[in-house]
Amino acid sequence: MHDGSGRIVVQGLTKQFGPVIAVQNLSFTVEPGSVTGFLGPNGAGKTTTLRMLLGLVTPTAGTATVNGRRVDQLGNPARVVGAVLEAQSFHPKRTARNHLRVYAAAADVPDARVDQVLTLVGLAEAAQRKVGGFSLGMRQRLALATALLGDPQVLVLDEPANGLDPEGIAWLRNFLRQFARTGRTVLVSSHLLAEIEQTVDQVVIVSRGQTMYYGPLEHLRQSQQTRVLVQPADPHALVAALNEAGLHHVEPTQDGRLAVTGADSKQVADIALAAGVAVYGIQQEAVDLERIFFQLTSGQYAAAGVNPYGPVPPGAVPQGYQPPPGYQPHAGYGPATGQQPVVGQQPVVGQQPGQQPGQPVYPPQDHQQQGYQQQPPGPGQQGGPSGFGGNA
Ligand SMILES: Nc1ncnc2c1ncn2[C@@H]1O[C@H](COP(=O)(O)OP(=O)(O)OP(=O)(O)O)[C@@H](O)[C@H]1O
Repeated sequence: MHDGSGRIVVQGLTKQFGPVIAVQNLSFTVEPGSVTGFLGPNGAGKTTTLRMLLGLVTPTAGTATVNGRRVDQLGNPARVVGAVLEAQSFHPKRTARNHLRVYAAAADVPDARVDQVLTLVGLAEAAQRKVGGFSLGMRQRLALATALLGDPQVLVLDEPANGLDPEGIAWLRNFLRQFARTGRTVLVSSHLLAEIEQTVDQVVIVSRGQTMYYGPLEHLRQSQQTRVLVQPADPHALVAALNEAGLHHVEPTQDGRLAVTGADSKQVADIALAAGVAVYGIQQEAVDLERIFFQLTSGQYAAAGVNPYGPVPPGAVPQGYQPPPGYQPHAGYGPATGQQPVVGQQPVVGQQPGQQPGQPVYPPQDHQQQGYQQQPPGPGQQGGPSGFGGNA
């Protein structure tokens, strides 16, 4: 039954629908015994990729295999790959048990397996109920039960947490981790990092059909430079002292503090002390994965001016983000007119040839985060933090 390793290999996968390139040169591997999160905003190409992997859409280029074969070349695919796709339909008048019996017969699976999978997904007591009366969460569980009928080596799930309540999501997390612990493979898509953050061993983050990051979340976290948030009595004097000490990545935050990149809090405190600047508070910022995810994927919506995640998180500078109408830069230490802002670093934008999981790839100019350089105030100018409005 499990005649191979259960390894999923996606190589150079591309799909074009007329003028739309839904998936572009995507490559990643999912190892047996692990859970891989396939993350990206709506329209990033997740469903198209999963459908190509399952043999439901023909790739324009590239390959997607399980156990070294295309899914449609596997002898009895239901026994190797179980899949839950979005918007799965059920016959509303059929009971959960009868629905599963139909699929069990098609996959040549004994009827006894039906009650096993109903128990596995927590639907044993609803076995005799008609699916038409099921909640969205119950339908998701039933879809998962259908995918599990063939006792597959690999599970491919497209947004399985949609419609689940917090208890259902916790249950699903636990289920997927246990499934992987038995040496099986899980590929699960989501548009929400928080939904799968605690479940996955690695992530493939996509935006506009391209890989933005591929590797363990921990490597992504570590690749970020942490910032020191400092509240000085005289921001102007502190920025001058920091610049003098070679620290040029200094940004004002919305709450009036300075965010300093490239130093730890002790260094910043020492510089402030040496410059005679009183400091009312200093704090090393924790790395915010959600903010990184937003930065990696926000370009997809920048052109349309749409932010699918609501307000811009602190520090995020999406591509194409503009100051609000009527905004006038302060004459403080914001970028001077016509001056290029200092370019900060940000990990992995765009997959590079030969990229390994977790390997940071620094981005082209137009994806980079903007910072600030100190400008000495001109005659009569007031010092004070400035920014592009909305950016913290
Ligand atoms: N059959 C199709 N014909 C034309 N365009 C398509 C087709 N299927 C998908 N697309 C387009 O391909 C792009 C990727 O869509 P896809 O559904 O794969 O993204 P997704 O990341 O799964 O998004 P969602 O979470 O909203 O389902 C979108 O621009 C979509 O409109």
